[in-house]
Amino acid sequence: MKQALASIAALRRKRLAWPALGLLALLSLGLPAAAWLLPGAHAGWSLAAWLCSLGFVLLAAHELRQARRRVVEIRQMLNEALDALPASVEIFDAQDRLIAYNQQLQEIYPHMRGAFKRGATFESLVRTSLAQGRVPEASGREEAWLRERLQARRIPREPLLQQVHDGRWLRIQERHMPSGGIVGVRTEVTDMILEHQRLASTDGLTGLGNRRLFDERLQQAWQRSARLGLPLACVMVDVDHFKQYNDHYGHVAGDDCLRRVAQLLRGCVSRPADTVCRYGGEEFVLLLPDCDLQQARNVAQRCLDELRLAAIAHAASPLHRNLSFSAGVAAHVAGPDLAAQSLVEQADAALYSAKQTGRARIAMQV
Ligand SMILES: Nc1nc2c(ncn2[C@@H]2O[C@H](COP(=O)(O)OP(=O)(O)OP(=O)(O)O)[C@@H](O)[C@H]2O)c(=O)[nH]1
Repeated sequence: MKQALASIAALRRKRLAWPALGLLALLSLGLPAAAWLLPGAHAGWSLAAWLCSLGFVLLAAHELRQARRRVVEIRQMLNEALDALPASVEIFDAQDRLIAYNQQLQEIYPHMRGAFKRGATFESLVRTSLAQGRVPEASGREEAWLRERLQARRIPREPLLQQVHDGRWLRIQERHMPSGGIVGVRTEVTDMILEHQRLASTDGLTGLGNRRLFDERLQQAWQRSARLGLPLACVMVDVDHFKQYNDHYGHVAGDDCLRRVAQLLRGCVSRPADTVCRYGGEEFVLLLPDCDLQQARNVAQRCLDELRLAAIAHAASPLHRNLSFSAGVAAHVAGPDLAAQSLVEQADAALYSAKQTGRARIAMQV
C-alpha cells in the first residue's frame, strides 16, 4: 500500500494521478465487462474480477483524498511554524516566485499587504516598493538599483541592513536552498544599531558626546537657527594647567578629574536641546540653541562658579590651589554668509584670549 501511495503521490506531483486512475478504472471496469461478454466466460469469475477492480479503484481514490488532506495539513503546520518564528520569513522557489511567507513580513511592510501573494515574483515585490518610493537609496536610479539588487540576490553574501518606515532596523539574510530557491529572513536589530550609534558618538572616558556627535549636532542646530532666525551659542571650555595636574597626580587621577569636570558641565545646562561634548583632551564644548551671547555668558559663568564650588584640588597649579578652567563664548544667528564652523572658530579664538589674559576666566567673541 505504501508503494501504491508513493506512486500516487509521484503521479500527483506530475499531475498524472487523475488520468492514471481514470485509465485504471476504465481497464478495471472494461476488462471484466469484456470477459462477461466473451462467449464461454464464467459469469461468476467475471463478476468477482469486476468487484475486485471496483474495490481497488475506490480504495485508491480514498488514499488520494487522504494524501491531499495531509498535504493541506502540512502546509497549514508550515504556515503556523513560520508565524511562530521571531523573525519575518519569505520563501521563494527557483523561479524567484513567492511560495510562503509569514505574518511578521506583512507587519514590517504594511504598504505591501496586497502585493504579498503566493506566486508573486521577488522582482514584482521590489517594484511595488520602488513605485511607492519606499527605497530611499534607490531614489532617482530605480531601474539600475533594481538590476543590482536582483543580481546581488543570486550570489550568497553578507546580510543587508535596512531601516523601515517606523524607524526599526532589520538585518536581511538571504540563504540559497539546494533546490535553487531562496529563503529571506529579516531579524530586528534596532537595539543593536542604536547601541552601536550611541557608542560611536560617545566619549569613552567621560560618557559625554564626542567630537563626532558635536559636529553632527552643530550642523543640525545651525540649520535650525537659519530656519527660525534664532541665535545659536557655543562655549568652549579648557581646563587650566592640566598638564601639571597629570604630572602631579598621575594620569589615572587626571582621567578621574576629566570625568568630574564632564559631570559638572553637564549639570550646568538644563534644556534638552543643549549639548555638552568632549571636544578633545581637556577641552569641552557646549552647544546652546536659542541662546544669545549674554545668555551663553551666563551659562559659562555658572560653569566657572560650579567648578569653584566643587573645589577640586590642583596643588601644582600656578594659579590657585584648586582646578580652574577658561571659557570662550560666541553666538550667532545662522545666515547665508556664515558657516557653522565659524561659530566654533570664534568661540575658540575667545578661549585663546581667556588663556592669554590670565586663565580662570571667560572671554567673549570679538
Ligand atoms: N589624564 C588625561 N590627560 C589628558 C587626556 N587628554 C589630554 N590630556 C592631557 O591634558 C594636557 C593638556 O596639556 P596642555 O595642552 O599643555 O594644556 P594645559 O596644561 O591644560 O595648559 P593650558 O590649557 O594652557 O592651561 C596634556 O598633558 C595631556 O596629556 C586624558 O584623556 N586623560
